[in-house]
Amino acid sequence: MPASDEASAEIDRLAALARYDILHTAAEVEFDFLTRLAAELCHTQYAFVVFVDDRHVWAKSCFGVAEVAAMPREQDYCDLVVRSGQPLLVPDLTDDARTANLLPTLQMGFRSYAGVPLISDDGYTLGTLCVLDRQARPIDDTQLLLLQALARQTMALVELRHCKRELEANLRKLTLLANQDELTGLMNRRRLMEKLAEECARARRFQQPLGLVMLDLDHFKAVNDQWGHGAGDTVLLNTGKTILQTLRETDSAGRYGGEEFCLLLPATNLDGAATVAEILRGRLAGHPREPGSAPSHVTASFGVSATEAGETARAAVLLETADRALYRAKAAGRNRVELAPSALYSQTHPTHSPDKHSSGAS
Ligand SMILES: Nc1nc2c(ncn2[C@@H]2O[C@H](COP(=O)(O)OP(=O)(O)OP(=O)(O)O)[C@@H](O)[C@H]2O)c(=O)[nH]1
Repeated sequence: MPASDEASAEIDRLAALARYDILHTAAEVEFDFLTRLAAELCHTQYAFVVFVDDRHVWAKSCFGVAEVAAMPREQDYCDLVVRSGQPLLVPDLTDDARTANLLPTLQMGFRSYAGVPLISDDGYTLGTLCVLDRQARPIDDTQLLLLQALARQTMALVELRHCKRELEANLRKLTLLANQDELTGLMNRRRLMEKLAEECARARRFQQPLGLVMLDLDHFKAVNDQWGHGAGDTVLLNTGKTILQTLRETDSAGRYGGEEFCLLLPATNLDGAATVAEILRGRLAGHPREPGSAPSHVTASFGVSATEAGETARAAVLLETADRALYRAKAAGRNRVELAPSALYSQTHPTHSPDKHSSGAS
């Protein structure tokens, strides 16, 4: 093969090896079974599964020794197997012409070597399954055949491991997609509803209050109409960021609808939730619009509901009462916070007037 072809074949081989992401990974018992089996079959003291990168030979599994340091490629017999893609049998290293170049193997006390290539599905030799001994030891045809079968099993394991890791990564991505609003990174409505049910159950179990804040951006349609959908998206994105900067670690937030958001505030009663809403309202309103340029933020109207400690938290009640309060905030001029005690809250606090807690501009 011309040198340039050889170089490009090696680049492809290294890329194939990198795809498996197996170098420098910890020992895995499944590989150790295979090296043990190889040593037993060939009656050798040592067996290794190794992978060969551009400079080193890395052992993934060792039998007969706890671990071996990475060997420089050019000093290792495995490199010859990787280069040729063929088995290499050296029954007596002291009687081998190449040993002069591969002295370290001999210096480590090894006397015999038999290595077979580990070939990927797409035909790249990534490493070897090899057996070594401190005595001169020939490998017969049957042993060679079985060693090659074990090498195929080793590669099947490598492929399986690779598929499993890819599946796990995809599952993580899918779970994120299923739970996250793509634009803001907050929970999407589906996950928000799930989380609300979880928080209600927790509040009931631990007899804690639970606050819920619903907010809807004001005159958001005008941003889209005047500045385009991209500008509208930026406002939504910035709203999400401001929400996250405002909330405690134990709070959570989701996008409930187009320009509507919902905050879940565990262990927070109505007054506490109203305080959070008021802080957020002020932050969203605190971005004066530069004349002639698209807004980075717009104001929002807020509806707040909560169940107090010891009350039975119900998702539907919290949502409905917050929504009604939000409607009142819109009707009263926007950029304001309205409280709507839940049905249960008003039963236990019959004299409470939501309007006392109204706040905001306009
Ligand atoms: N840019 C952008 N706009 C969205 C998105 N989802 C919903 N919208 C827009 O949000 C706007 C909501 O308009 P309206 O329901 O009239 O509400 P508003 O203009 O905020 O008016 P008030 O709520 O009464 O203050 C509509 O123009 C929707 O197209 C989105 O993901 N990106």
